[in-house]
Amino acid sequence: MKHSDDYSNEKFKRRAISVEEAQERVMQYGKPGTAEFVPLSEANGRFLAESLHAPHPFPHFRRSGMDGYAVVSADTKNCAENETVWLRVVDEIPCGYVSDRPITSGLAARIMTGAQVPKGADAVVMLEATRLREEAGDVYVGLKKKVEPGNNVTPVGYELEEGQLLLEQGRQLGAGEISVLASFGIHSVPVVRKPRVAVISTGSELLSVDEPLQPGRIRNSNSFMLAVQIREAGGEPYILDSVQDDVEAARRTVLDALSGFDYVVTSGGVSVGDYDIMGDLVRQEGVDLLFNKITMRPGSVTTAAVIDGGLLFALSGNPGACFVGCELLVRPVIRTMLGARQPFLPRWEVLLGADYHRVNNFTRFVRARTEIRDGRIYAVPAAVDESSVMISIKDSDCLIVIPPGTGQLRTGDKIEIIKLEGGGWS
Ligand SMILES: Nc1nc2c(c(=O)[nH]1)N[C@H]1C(S)=C(S)[C@@H](COP(=O)(O)OP(=O)(O)OC[C@H]3O[C@@H](n4cnc5c(N)ncnc54)[C@H](O)[C@@H]3O)O[C@H]1N2
Ligand code: MOO
Repeated sequence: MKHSDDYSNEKFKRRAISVEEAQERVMQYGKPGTAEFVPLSEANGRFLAESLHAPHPFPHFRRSGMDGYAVVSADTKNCAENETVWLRVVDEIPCGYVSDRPITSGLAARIMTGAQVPKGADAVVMLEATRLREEAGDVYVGLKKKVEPGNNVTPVGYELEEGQLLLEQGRQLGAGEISVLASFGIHSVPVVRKPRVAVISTGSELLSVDEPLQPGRIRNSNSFMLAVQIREAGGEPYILDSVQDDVEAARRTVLDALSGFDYVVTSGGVSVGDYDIMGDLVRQEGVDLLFNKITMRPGSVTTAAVIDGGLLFALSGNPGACFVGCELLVRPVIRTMLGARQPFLPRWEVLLGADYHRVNNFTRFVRARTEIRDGRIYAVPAAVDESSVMISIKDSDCLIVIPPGTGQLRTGDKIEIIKLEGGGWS
């Protein structure tokens, strides 16, 4: 059995820094990632590695917006309810077909929505506003309404001119962006390589998820939770085998992981207990400790260190603290590496959905759920939100930020939340 009876021990002397300072320190290691090309079908959710410009105007031909007749608008100037103008129909233009019959005064061409408007025509009259007549083998279209030049014709470059910025570097690719890339034939997309992040849980009490329960032991949930958070942030998580409470074994595993991955995230063993091996590890020689205490709850013992040039996040083992530590510190580093324009989760000002009494001298990040009442956004704190509680993470879509020293808060008070992404809240 290990004893730690020296209470002047280094592990108790921790200098707490603010969350912002901690973020700043770790984000220095969020170096820009390298580029790789992926097929368009796999580009969803990825971050663009370079700005892209339009290789051609869009649309690149004058496009009909209606099924109807392409005409010379000046021909319709005398149209009226009792004055039908008749034009001879000289062609029929489906989508994808280019007519070689220019439209001059007195002529018209039947045209479909999305087809190229023929030369000479400067407007399209919708089908419903026309009627037909046949005479001596020719078809004539009758118009009663005047149309203006450009009616129902989308000009070349209406959406984008050639050379205009399509999408800027750092943009995350969703449905709209993918549609842009497809329209411009960008089938191989330059994206930032996903940061590879090793996830290691520490603790001799941990069982793997497929093991039956044993007295005093719990299943490792943090590794799976962290892997999802890392993936949602844009990284590629790798769950490594958990390590026992043995500082040398942990050191070997962490060093090994730091050499093969962009970042290493551990959970557990950062407090002051006799078996808090990560706390011991970061005090060893050759380790550049960035911090081992943050003025926040949960996760005050959250630690980060640089070893052999690699960044280690040693998060608390308590699931609530582990979750918050990952969102506040790991996520912005991943997003910085991806070149995301906004590495931090958005902060909203909303109203408090229930009274909140816990006062603290550290900034508190309270798990909560947003809801709309009378058209206004409220955040309702989770009934149980202790750091050790796992079950309420799933019901939270935001973290209420409670600054240090805040007194009792009442329902309806203005508060700030950090809006989380992902999860099954929708
Ligand atoms: N004397 C003190 N005790 C504690 C302090 C302190 O300042 N002085 N700080 C408390 C705070 S605050 C926190 S937070 C925890 C941090 O503990 P550790 O990060 O060292 O985590 P562990 O002790 O390893 O585990 C805590 C808790 O979480 C469970 N756990 C650990 N790993 C996992 C996992 N992968 N999946 C699910 N659950 C996990 C573990 O079994 C423990 O129950 O320390 C307080 N104590
Ligand atoms: O660091 Mo602990 O999570 O504050 O309870």
